[in-house]
Amino acid sequence: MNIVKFGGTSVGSAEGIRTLISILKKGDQEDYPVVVLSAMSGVTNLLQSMAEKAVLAEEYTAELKEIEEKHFRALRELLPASAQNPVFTRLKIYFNELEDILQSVYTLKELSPQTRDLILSFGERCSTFMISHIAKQDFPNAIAVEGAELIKTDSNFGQAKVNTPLTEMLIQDFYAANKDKLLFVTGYIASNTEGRMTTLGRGGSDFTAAIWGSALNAAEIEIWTDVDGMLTADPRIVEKAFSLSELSYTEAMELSYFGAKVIYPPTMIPAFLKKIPIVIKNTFNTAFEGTYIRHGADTSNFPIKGISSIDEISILNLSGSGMVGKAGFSGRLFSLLSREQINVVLITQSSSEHSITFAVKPEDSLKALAIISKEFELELLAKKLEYPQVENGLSVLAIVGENMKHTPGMSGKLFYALGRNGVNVRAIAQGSSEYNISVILSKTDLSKAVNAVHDAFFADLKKTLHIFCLGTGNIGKTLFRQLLNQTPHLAKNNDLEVKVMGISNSRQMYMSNAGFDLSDWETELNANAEPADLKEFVRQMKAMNLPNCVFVDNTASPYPVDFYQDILESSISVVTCNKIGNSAEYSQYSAFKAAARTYGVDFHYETNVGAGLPIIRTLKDLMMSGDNIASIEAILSGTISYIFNNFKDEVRFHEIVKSAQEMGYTEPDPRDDLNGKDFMRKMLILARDAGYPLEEADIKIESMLPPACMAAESVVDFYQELENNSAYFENLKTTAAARGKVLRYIGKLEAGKVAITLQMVDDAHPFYMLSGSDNIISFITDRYKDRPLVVKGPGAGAEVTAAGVFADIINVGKR
Ligand SMILES: NC(=O)c1ccc[n+]([C@@H]2O[C@H](COP(=O)([O-])OP(=O)(O)OC[C@H]3O[C@@H](n4cnc5c(N)ncnc54)[C@H](O)[C@@H]3O)[C@@H](O)[C@H]2O)c1
Ligand SMILES: N[C@@H](CCO)C(=O)O
Ligand code: NA
Repeated sequence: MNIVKFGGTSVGSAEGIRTLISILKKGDQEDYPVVVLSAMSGVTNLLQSMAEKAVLAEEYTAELKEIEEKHFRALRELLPASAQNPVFTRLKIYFNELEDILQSVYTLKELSPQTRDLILSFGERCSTFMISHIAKQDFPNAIAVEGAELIKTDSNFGQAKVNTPLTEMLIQDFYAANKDKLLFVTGYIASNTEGRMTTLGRGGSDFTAAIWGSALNAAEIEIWTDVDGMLTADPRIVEKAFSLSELSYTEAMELSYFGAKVIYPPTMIPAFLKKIPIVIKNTFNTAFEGTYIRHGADTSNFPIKGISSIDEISILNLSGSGMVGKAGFSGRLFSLLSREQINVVLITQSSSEHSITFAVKPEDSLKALAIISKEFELELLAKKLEYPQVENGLSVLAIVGENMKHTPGMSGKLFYALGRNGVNVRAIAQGSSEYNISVILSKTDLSKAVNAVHDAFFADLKKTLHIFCLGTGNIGKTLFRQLLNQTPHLAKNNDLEVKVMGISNSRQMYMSNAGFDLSDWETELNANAEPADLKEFVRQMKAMNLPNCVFVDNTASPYPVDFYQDILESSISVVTCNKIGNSAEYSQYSAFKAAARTYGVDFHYETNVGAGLPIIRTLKDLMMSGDNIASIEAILSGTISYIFNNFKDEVRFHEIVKSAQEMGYTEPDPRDDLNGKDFMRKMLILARDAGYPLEEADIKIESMLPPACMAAESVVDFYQELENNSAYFENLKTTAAARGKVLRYIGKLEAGKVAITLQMVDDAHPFYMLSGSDNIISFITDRYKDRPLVVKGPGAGAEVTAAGVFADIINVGKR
């Protein structure tokens, strides 16, 4: 035999009631369940508000009308006209009775807890009576049970305490006498020994279900609500939160203590004591199989069951020498709070016993302060205690799960996820059961924190990277296309999702709260854009306060670089193909690295050297594994490589430069390639990564251009000068060819010195055989001494560069 309980939303509309009936019809008819019902959604609040208005002699008829209409509407929809009359009449009698009571409250201006409970009882009585009659169409033996008569309590109105032995006996007798009936029982209400109406407090209808379940030794208690059971986190905060299929009573307790409002677990204690499983189902999604709460629940493959949170709490801190070694101090403190009905959410005490911090609801904080000041007046005067401080604007996040007890590293994982996302933890508490680790943090960080922790613990799920991109040129555009094409693969094979949350170019910018649709990011940007403003872009990015953020610089501009430090210090990783940041002053380069290390985020710039070729990574691996770089020889300008590899036959030099630009190999300003600046930057970055604190001035560059080209003041002039100097380039070419050699622009780092020179090399030289936009880099190290470690391949172009940026972004996600 099962107990089936339907909550307010399930009985709150004709649609809900229709579903309820169809759920009952699917059940096993041999053994009718006991159906416990709540008031129609909103009705209890309306009753409450009418009572409060009546006692202030205010008008309440609008609410009364609303309640009547709500019931009548459902009735008209669900019962044929011929059957409606008796039910209307009975409901009308209820409403008249209610009105009489309210009228007395109005006249007497007096609302005792007893009267309040009586007023509140009408919600369940009306819904149960009405629904039992609707059900009669399918279940002729359905009857409405005034459950209040069967649950006996003390006279603590509003929160009555149940006399369990008496109640169980009454229920058992009643059930035995009505075995052939389908019972519809009012939830929430009970009565005292004089037969006066009482109520069972918060979650009262669930409690009714648990009491009946316990009395009748039910096989199962089904709680039908309007959500898919209990979830891993609050779905309003965590989009990826998912329904749990099973959890233990303790886990359900811990999880709902803070967050999940699906059930109120203390009400489940009668079921818990008898080991009766509880299953939470969704009236509005009957396909959902339910969340089971039971003994010996499967401890799933995830180390935690879920994350619960309290949006807003305050903490009080009490410290002073007066507490040290004083047995009973905390007892005195907490019994004081309990006496004053202040619920303490969480406690932490320093091991020196010098201070106690505890959390309370914000509305209780001032009261707590006042009663503590009064209780400990003497200690405060004697300065044995400091005046307690209240801190507001805080939230609690707790991870919950029985598996935690046996799994080391859980708190490490929690704090790593928080730390890496720049979330400052104000206080920590671990339940001694080890089923729960709670942290207090700033309310502004809560959403970010819950998401980051969810990602960390439910690693089998997709992890989301939030990226903010500067530059929609050659590289930026290509990156968006690659991201779009790769989305399904990333989701399937890497459980990773990359969401572009913000885009800016030099003209306009937009932050998309839902993330850009990459198949049409340009339209979204154009339609919503505000004028580009880097400072504002960074401010908005930080204000979104999302977990796992990456700032991506795909510009060739010096301005974004000014923000890297601040961004890294805000616990946001930086990925850049822009070489300006790493090739300006050494102090800045090392400051970026230090910031990334200190704040536990990534700073990736693989594409600074050789585009997508694994050069920075290779060098880093060599260095980290203790190798020592003796020398690096390299061709690192894709543009110049392309030019020399195609400077043949009739083509003229400036024409090839043009085509290199068209191929997307050059810098936005091609002079940066031809004058050696781009190459210099790469060599400087390599030298620094190899451990040499060099500056730009330390690098010797042999120009491959005649002075007039170097002096060109615009790109147009530059092309003109290249053309004017065609003879110079022709001469270079023919001289090399005459000697059986090719032109190569080669950089070399040796003994901490860097030079870039224009050379003619023959086929004995390892750099002779290159084609297209190839780069080549050869490392000679302690380990690669006789034969160098060589990396070679296309070192420029939008596809390979964007792919390198992409890989850097993914590498942030892997951490
Ligand atoms: N082309 C390659 O093969 C290659 C290889 C490695 C690295 N890179 C680097 O890629 C970067 C981009 O090159 P590209 O060819 O895509 O350039 P591009 O000129 O095509 O695009 C640059 C983009 O940056 C934007 N921008 C400029 N200043 C800005 C600012 N202050 N704020 C916001 N946006 C700004 C522009 O509006 C434009 O959208 C350069 O730093 C380049 O060195 C290129
Ligand atoms: N302009 C650069 C792009 C790669 O950094 C080159 O030609 O090598
Ligand atoms: Na690279």
